[in-house]
Amino acid sequence: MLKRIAAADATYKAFDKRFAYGTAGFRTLGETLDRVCFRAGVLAGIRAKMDHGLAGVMVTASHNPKQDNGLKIFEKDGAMLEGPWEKLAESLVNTDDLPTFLTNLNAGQLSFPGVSLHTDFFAQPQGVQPPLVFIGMDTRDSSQRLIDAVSQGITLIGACPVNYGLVTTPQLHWLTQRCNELRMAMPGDGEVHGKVKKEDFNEAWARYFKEFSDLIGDSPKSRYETDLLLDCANGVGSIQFKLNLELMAEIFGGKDKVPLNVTIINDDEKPDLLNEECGAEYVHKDQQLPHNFALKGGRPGIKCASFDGDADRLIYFYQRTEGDKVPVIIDGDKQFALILMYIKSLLEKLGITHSELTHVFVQTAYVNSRSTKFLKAKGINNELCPTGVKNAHPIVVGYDIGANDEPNGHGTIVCKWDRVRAALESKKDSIEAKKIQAILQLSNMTVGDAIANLLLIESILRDLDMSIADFATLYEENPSRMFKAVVKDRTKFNVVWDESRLTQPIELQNYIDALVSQTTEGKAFVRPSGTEDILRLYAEAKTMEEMEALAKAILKEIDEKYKDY
Ligand SMILES: CC(=O)N[C@H]1[C@@H](OP(=O)(O)O)O[C@H](CO)[C@@H](O)[C@@H]1O
Repeated sequence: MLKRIAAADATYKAFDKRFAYGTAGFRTLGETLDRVCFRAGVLAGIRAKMDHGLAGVMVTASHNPKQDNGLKIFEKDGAMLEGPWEKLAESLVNTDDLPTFLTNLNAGQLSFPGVSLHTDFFAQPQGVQPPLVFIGMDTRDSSQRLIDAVSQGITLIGACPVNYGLVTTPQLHWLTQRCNELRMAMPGDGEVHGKVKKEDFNEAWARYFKEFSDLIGDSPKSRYETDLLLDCANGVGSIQFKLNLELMAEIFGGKDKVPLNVTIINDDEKPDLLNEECGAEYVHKDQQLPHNFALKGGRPGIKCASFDGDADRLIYFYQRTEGDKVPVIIDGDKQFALILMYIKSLLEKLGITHSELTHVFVQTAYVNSRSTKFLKAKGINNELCPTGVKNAHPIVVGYDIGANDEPNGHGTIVCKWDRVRAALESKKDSIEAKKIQAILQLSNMTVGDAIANLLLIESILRDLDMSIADFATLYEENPSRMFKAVVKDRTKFNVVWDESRLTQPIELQNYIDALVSQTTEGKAFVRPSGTEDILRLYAEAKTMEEMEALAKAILKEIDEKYKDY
């Protein structure tokens, strides 16, 4: 086995830089990732060969430009790869000598705190259920080549790749945990994974949407808009969401019976067009209407949304008046504020207090100050964590109902079903209890999911009879924006745990502090990106002019004094 792994590894081009397991796995130019993917396949196979028996690998660079690619490894329950395993993955991928690394690792001469390798991973697996790695990819040019490399690594270490081809990232997370659930329920069945079809995801969400819809009933709405213009970033989201729409039409008994009428734009799967002037990242960060907006009926007042390239982000927006280039954006924070307010008000109607069913909303330093104020006023328990879903997860699971999000449209809500059911038990026949369960069911609890979140939010908007404009005015944000700064070595910029301040270079932090103190409702911070070779600057102020001046001054300072730091 080792010889075959060594021989295959040698066929991939060696690299002279170190790859980091960043905010969302390995991510960089697609053409440089072949060996990384092969080795990550070996690692995922080892993960699956431990007692868990199952892991997942998604080849995607999400919202990044088309020439990038990347991969994320995840656990059998669909959660992000455990922190200690990330360290092992990083060392394994970057080693100069893979055979020696693997030999020492297997013999226990090389160890990683928190990683327990109690099974000989060169041995043939025992037991009925084979070690599996669920794999999938987005529509990038390099994805097929890279997934082949992943697959080879998994196979050579003696695990089995189960290739789902073109799927959204959240879909693959969900399919992996679905298989895990089935394998636990049927331990004697070695073929159970064959029962997990990628359409199971689309069917489940079509059904969950219908179930919630039945609870709302079909009384006429005066403000809710059934029409939605959806920008799919020319990515894999359009392939999967179209299937959802077909299944919804079937379940509702006709397209005209579905209380949501979606028109899709930017659904060209050509890799060249992926995320090009469209998609959630473009709309949110560039604050622009997506390409083709006007092509299929985009006009002022029309409710719109954007997925990103692998459909794990969702941004809502609309054009306020004719000719506006800058859309009114409803970011992740506002989407989840709505969801939590909705659930909280149902709980209040049932008289269930925070101590009976705890909740939390975990956000990042990128949250707009007005959002924080709003949540406080509404009594929503709020915490901050570093960027990246993997950092929010450990906090969220400490509560009975926990949401986490990022303004860019990543977000999910999870719950402890046993605690929720116990709290609702004596009221389970009430409409409120039913709605709480139906709304939680609509959440993809494995990871933030644009398709699931869209169906969930549409359900709430309809139940509350809210228009897109009502949604946008839940609270009013301060003008804010994210900027990029290129520096020689971003790893020299260190931040505090929640990333809201630099610890090094402290002089730059002092400079930012001084500027912020002179700005009305000012907020600004700099942190190194975990997915791109840049620094990110966030700036916010009461007026657009002040926000722009604040950002400009900080960018100038970085350019003049810290570019070569
Ligand atoms: C400010 C911002 O949008 N950062 C993004 C970006 O991370 P960075 O570490 O900032 O590059 O990519 C992550 C993965 O997709 C996403 O989780 C995160 O929100």
